[in-house]
This record gives sequence, C-alpha cells and structure tokens, in this order.
Amino acid sequence: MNKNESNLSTEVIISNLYKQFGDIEVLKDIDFTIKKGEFFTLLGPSGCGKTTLLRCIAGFEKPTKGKIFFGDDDITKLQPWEKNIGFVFQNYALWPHMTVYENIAYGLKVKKMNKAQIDKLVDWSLDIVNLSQLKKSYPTQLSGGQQQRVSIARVLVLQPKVLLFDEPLSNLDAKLRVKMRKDIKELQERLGISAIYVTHDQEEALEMSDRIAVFDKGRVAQIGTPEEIYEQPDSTAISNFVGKSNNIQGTIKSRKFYAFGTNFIPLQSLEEEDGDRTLVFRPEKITIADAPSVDTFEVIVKDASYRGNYVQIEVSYNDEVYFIVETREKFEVNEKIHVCVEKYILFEKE
Ligand SMILES: Nc1ncnc2c1ncn2[C@@H]1O[C@H](COP(=O)(O)OP(=O)(O)OP(=O)(O)O)[C@@H](O)[C@H]1O
Repeated sequence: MNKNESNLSTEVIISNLYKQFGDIEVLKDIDFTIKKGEFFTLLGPSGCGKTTLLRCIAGFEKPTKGKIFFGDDDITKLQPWEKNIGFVFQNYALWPHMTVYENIAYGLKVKKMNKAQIDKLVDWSLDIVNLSQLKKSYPTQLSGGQQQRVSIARVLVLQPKVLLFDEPLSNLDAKLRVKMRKDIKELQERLGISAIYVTHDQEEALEMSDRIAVFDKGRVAQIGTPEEIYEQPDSTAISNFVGKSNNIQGTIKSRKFYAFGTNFIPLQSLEEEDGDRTLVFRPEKITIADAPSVDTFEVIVKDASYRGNYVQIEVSYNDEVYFIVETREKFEVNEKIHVCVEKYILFEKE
C-alpha cells in the first residue's frame, strides 16, 4: 500500500486538564503538547494518573476541566470511535475464535469497506508488524509477543493519527519485552505516527521515547528528553524514580560540601552559596582512583554484588554515609578505596 505517512500523525495538545473521581483529584493542571510524529511517554509510579490521562485522550474518560486538541480540532468531548486513535491494551484483547486476518479485518468490516480494500489494508498492517505468514492462525497458536503484534496491526489498519499504548509489554517475559521495545519504536518511526505510551518502567521509557513526562501524584513533575530526565532531573523524587541515585544530606560552607555527621566530600567546580543541600549522584558517576588526590575521599567496601556486566558495591564513608558505586573492577569487602564524584547535582534541602 502506498500510504502517505504524514497523514498518520497529529499534534496532541493537552490544555490545563483536570480529572476528579469523587473527591479525589487524580490529574491536576496537565498542560503540554506532543509533537507530530513524536514518541511521548507518560512515566510514573503506580496510581500517579498516567492511565487516566491516556483514557481522557482516548475518550474513555471525560476530563473534569480542560481541553484536548488534535491539531486545531477540539476533541475533548468526542467518543473514542470519533477520534481516529488506536488504543493498544496491556492484555491484547483479541477474539479467540477469529483468525489473525479476521481479528484485524473486523474494524474495517464494521466500516463496511469492500473485500479488496480490506485485504489490501490487512496485508499492509501485517507487513508492518512482520506477521504476514501467520494470517490464518488463531490467537492461541501465537506467542505473547506475536499476539501483541496482532493487536498493534489491528489498530494500525484503521489508519489512526495517534497510537495510545497502555503498558503494552507488561505481560511479556523480560527478553521479549526488550525486543518488542525495539519493534514498536521502529514501526512508529517508520510510519511517522504520533505515539503516547504509558509505562512505569523507566528503562523502557528511556530507551523508546523522544520525550518523557514524569508524573508525580497527578501532576507532571518534569518533561524532557530521556537524557535530560536522567542527567538533569528537577528533583530528588525524579532522580530516585528514574535510574539509581545516591542522595546525601549535607551543607555547603565556603564552596565546600560537608555531609551531615561525617567529613568533607570533595566536589569539583562547586560554586554554590552556603546552605543545606542534598547531594545527588548516580552510581556510575563515581570513579575509583589508583591513589588519593584532592578530588578523592576514602571509603570502605561493605558489600559487593555481581550484576553481569558490572559489579555494584556498597561503600561507607566514616560509617556514617552509605552509597552505591557501579564498577567493572573487583573489590573485597572491607577493602579501602579512594573515590571521586565525577558528576553530581545539588538540590535545595526538601
Ligand atoms: N474509574 C475510577 N474511579 C475512581 N477512581 C479511579 C478510577 N480510575 C482510576 N482511579 C484512581 O485514580 C488514580 C490514578 O489511577 P491511574 O490508573 O490513572 O494511575 P496509573 O498511574 O496509571 O497507575 P497504574 O500504573 O497502577 O495503572 C488511582 O488512585 C486510582 O485508584
């Protein structure tokens, strides 16, 4: 099929949106724009409101306040079937008594399309998800990953402008999940379709997204590219949720950082004013020095665990401050080492 890829896409504008269930405000002042063709992820812990926002965009829920636009069109009050969206569910929701072909063709038959058109579109969508050879199979004859690909083909065949994914990979085993991340991202890029993807899996979000909105208790805490969210989190809540993070409470005096209850921690290029701070650094942003220097401090290895491609060690500084370090070297428990914080962020004390 000769599709015009740019047709399969729209800008999605969420404007000042609120959602209340009874007395509980589940979404508060959600306001952002998803660009045409962007892979945009809603990331956050369970219960923070991501699915509710996705369901508002789809039309399964009505916002209490605020508007949603697809380009210039106000779609806030439209029903799901009037919106030109494709919704991919966590549990594939395929009809067990229908073949792959029939499952995918169903939506087109409802639209009263003729057989030749249906065949052409089903073949096109099966080709996109790489399942052409299985069109006569029944869902029970397919693996979980194949079933999820059929459910994606079933929404693609309707040529939606936006794909909405609600934790689509959480029923798959770890290895398949990693493969499907690549497959979904690849087909989204190939079609240039806008995608909004809900997950609580930060690794998935970092790998797949053009941009991520991190949710915290019904609000958007930060929006940014995966790199921005990981390297420049706006708060300790975000650095703790996205990736691993060491947080050390302390105070700055005369351009030097002192962890509470222990000694000075050397930090390069520290320019901030005096006051209490939380020092945040990632376990892989620590280097282990061959010899002490002005940039290092001495810690004792308390625990070491093998993680395949790296070793995670827990270290203690004066038996007061504990943190984790990721390294490729091997260390013994009780070994003394000199470490240097290569990259850090200081937050005002929360
Ligand atoms: N139909 C409903 N009626 C009442 N409360 C609801 C309803 N749907 C969701 N909630 C509540 O809204 C809050 C947000 O739920 P939501 O499913 O959007 O969160 P989530 O971030 O997607 O979490 P999860 O990943 O666990 O689904 C939760 O406290 C939930 O109990």
